[in-house]
Amino acid sequence: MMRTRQHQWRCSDVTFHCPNQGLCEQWITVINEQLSLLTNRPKSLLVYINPYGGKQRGKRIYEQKVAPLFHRACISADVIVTEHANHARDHLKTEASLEKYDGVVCVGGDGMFSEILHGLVTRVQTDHGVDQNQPDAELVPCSLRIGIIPAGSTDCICFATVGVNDPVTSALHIIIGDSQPVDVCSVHHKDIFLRYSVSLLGYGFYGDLLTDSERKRWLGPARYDLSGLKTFLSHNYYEGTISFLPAEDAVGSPRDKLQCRSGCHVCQHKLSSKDKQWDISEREKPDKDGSGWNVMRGKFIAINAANMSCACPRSPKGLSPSAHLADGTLDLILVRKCSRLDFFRHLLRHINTDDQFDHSFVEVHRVRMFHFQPLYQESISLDDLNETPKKTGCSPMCPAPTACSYNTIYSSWTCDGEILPHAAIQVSVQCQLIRLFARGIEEQ
Ligand SMILES: CCCCCCCCCCCCC/C=C/[C@@H](O)[C@H](COP(=O)(O)O)NC(=O)CCCCCCCCCCCCCCC
Ligand SMILES: Nc1ncnc2c1ncn2[C@@H]1O[C@H](COP(=O)(O)OP(=O)(O)O)[C@@H](O)[C@H]1O
Ligand SMILES: [Ca+2]
Repeated sequence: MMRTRQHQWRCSDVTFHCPNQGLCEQWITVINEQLSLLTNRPKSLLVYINPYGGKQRGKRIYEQKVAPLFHRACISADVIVTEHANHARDHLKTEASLEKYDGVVCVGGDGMFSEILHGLVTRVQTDHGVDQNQPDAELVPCSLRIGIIPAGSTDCICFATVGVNDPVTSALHIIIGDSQPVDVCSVHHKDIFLRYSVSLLGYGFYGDLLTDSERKRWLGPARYDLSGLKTFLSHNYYEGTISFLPAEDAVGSPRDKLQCRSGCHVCQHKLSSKDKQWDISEREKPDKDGSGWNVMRGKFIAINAANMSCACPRSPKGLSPSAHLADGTLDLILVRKCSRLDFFRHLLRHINTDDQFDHSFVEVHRVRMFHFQPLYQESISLDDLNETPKKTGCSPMCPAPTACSYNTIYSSWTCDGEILPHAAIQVSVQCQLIRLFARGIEEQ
């Protein structure tokens, strides 16, 4: 293995010259013995390929770039090409014989990763009798590591944990058995489990952008740019109340320059003090009068909860450049109502070196839990939604019935690129619930 440019790895050959055949065979035996002692390396993998992710190249990428490397590394792989959405999730949840494998690999984008995440985490909780509907349940970590071969549209989870979206690099991280713990957020609505998230939970701008982009799937990855422009031009804001529990005991803060890198001290500190932290979070459970909780009501263009930097090729520093992969916190970014020009300036700072939090209308908090409640009760059932909202669909609090269409008073949450069915949600971070075949981004 050798490093090339920008976090990208390639295979390299090393040739040993040997004076005689006997010695050569001895070398081979010893090398194989030493390799078999490396217990971190997976020997057997379960691979799911989404043939329709990104530019629909998942199958080819796996067959041409990844399978030959697994073969050379003596890794056996059972491959499932998915036939429909949720195929991988449901297979993992109930059918897959997980005891046969050292890891699960997903070939696709963030949506496909999300399927694997839900399948695995749900399977482990079911096996251990943990009720996922309980927002304060202590979830059982997954022992199987997950590998991501990027073949999607954004591939933010791969980019933010490896530093590059490159199938060969990801395959090499899997082969050498790297391990990167990652926090997982659990999302509930009124004590009913909705979803898990590892990258972005976004309401307002990113929720609207994603909702619109789903109608343009045929465009491939370019759908996000078109929907981004459209959402930017519509310039909506949404009213609601956001309550959050600040991570006061956390080592870092969102505006320090301590970026999460391989062997991150902030995340390691979290690891060594994990038991202590559990006590603290026990004490700080929402005790209804809200001690320790901050409550803010306002008009927001965007509410973004970043559990990791959300770096991706579109924004190499990401939504929250100093967010950590495994510190048990997420960065809550509130963008209040502002002019189009100001919001554009803020967006632009995701792709240049200026600080995107240095605006009067933007604030950022490092938190362990948060709740969101839209201003108007969600009296309109999602099933009833149609183009012309019925009069009865308006809550009595709604100021002007004409303005009371679902589309303008509510946004939706995007959760790692999937739309949530409710706007009122409760979120809490589950520290280091999963591990990836990665090592974090290496310092250059
Ligand atoms: C002026 C340029 C502003 C660029 C701002 C870029 C910010 C990008 C932050 C992206 C965070 C991504 C977080 C991860 C999301 C993914 O999980 C999720 C699913 O991925 P999958 O399709 O692989 O399954 N992907 C997404 O939600 C897509 C996010 C795409 C963001 C594109 C933003 C484009 C904004 C364009 C604004 C245009 C303003 C133009 C004014 C003239
Ligand atoms: N065989 C399939 N047919 C249709 N949809 C699928 C299939 N396999 C997975 N999916 C779904 O496709 C969606 C997008 O997948 P993803 O790999 O994230 O690509 P992209 O990055 O382009 O969005 C996910 O929601 C996933 O559940
Ligand atoms: Ca985190």
